[in-house]
Amino acid sequence: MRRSWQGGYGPATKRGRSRVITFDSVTKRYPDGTVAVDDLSLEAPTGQITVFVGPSGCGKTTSLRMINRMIDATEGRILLDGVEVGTIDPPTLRRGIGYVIQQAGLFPHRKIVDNVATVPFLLGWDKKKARDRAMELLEVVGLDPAMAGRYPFQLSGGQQQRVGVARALAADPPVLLMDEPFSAVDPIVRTSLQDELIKLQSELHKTIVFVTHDIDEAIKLGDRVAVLRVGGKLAQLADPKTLLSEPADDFVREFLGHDRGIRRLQFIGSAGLRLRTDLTIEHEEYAIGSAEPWLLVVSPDERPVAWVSPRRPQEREPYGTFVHGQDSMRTALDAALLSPSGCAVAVDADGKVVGVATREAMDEALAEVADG
Ligand SMILES: Nc1ncnc2c1ncn2[C@@H]1O[C@H](COP(=O)(O)OP(=O)(O)OP(=O)(O)O)[C@@H](O)[C@H]1O
Repeated sequence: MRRSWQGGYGPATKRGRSRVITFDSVTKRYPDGTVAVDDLSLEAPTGQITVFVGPSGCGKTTSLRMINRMIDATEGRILLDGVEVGTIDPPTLRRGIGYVIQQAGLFPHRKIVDNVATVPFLLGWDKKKARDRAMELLEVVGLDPAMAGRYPFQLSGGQQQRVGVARALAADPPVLLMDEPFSAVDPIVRTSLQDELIKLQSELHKTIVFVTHDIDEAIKLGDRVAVLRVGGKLAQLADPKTLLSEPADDFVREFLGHDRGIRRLQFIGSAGLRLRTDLTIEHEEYAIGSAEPWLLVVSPDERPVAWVSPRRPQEREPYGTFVHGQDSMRTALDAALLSPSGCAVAVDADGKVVGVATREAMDEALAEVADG
């Protein structure tokens, strides 16, 4: 029996209405002969973020747009939950697929609330219901509801991107396609938009295909990362940890960049770091005469205060913390580098000191990472 595509209004399942997307030997050849995508086969699993990453011109956007039929494949098939997209008429197909692009692509003459309510309006929802939904979504993406009455030009780039995400979510589509959605904003805003996408996804479990040329963004956001090379060939498909530790070939290795080793640390937990508990003191004067090069002053409620050295106990030096067992080795290493002591302060989830990871402990752990 042939299954039918029910767009954004299919029956809810336990996991919501996410869909699996399958590329089955897909090729796109433009009329001028350019092969943008070459025999691409992969799966974007239900409820996960699959990232397409690669250098300019490697066919990322073309691949993405073939999913919602803004571009049709020349050969091969793309399936949504087993239904070939070529058999679904584009408006029906797109009802179940949210689409977010760079610089948001908002309608300049529509207020923010009406931009977000665009799809519900098109679907024939009554105005009040569509606007109520839009107001709800503005909150979901972290925008002040007071922005609802503004026009896009009255918003910052980052705020416009949030509106773009809210608009894509308006009809609660099971699939979201995101084409370089955060690349036009500054790095700080970009980081917060990425963090919010991760948070949103942990609640919504959409099937997301995300295009970027930024490998750090790919590694941060992707459950799976597809690295494409120019000519539209898949170079590697792997989870970020595997990608960093086992790049398939020189192209992928080079694309991952020289700090691949450091980035790998973000997937390695800090639970195995050996901690010392004998390096904390309640007052800097207790440092005098100690044989240790550095001691950590801790407040009565067990919070870190400062590093002191027995040679200059009056000089309080900065410290860096990591949550032991919860943060990654990368965060622990960063914490160590923030301080002249070279040691990282391990705290629990409440911020109380549980011990200190010395340089030796850090060396041991890093040696294990290098071996493994
Ligand atoms: N309409 C078109 N006609 C001919 N060639 C095209 C067309 N659109 C894209 N291409 C070519 O197809 C290839 C893939 O383009 P695509 O936009 O998918 O790449 P991309 O990886 O998204 O690039 P970027 O990161 O620069 O956006 C490129 O060589 C591009 O020049």
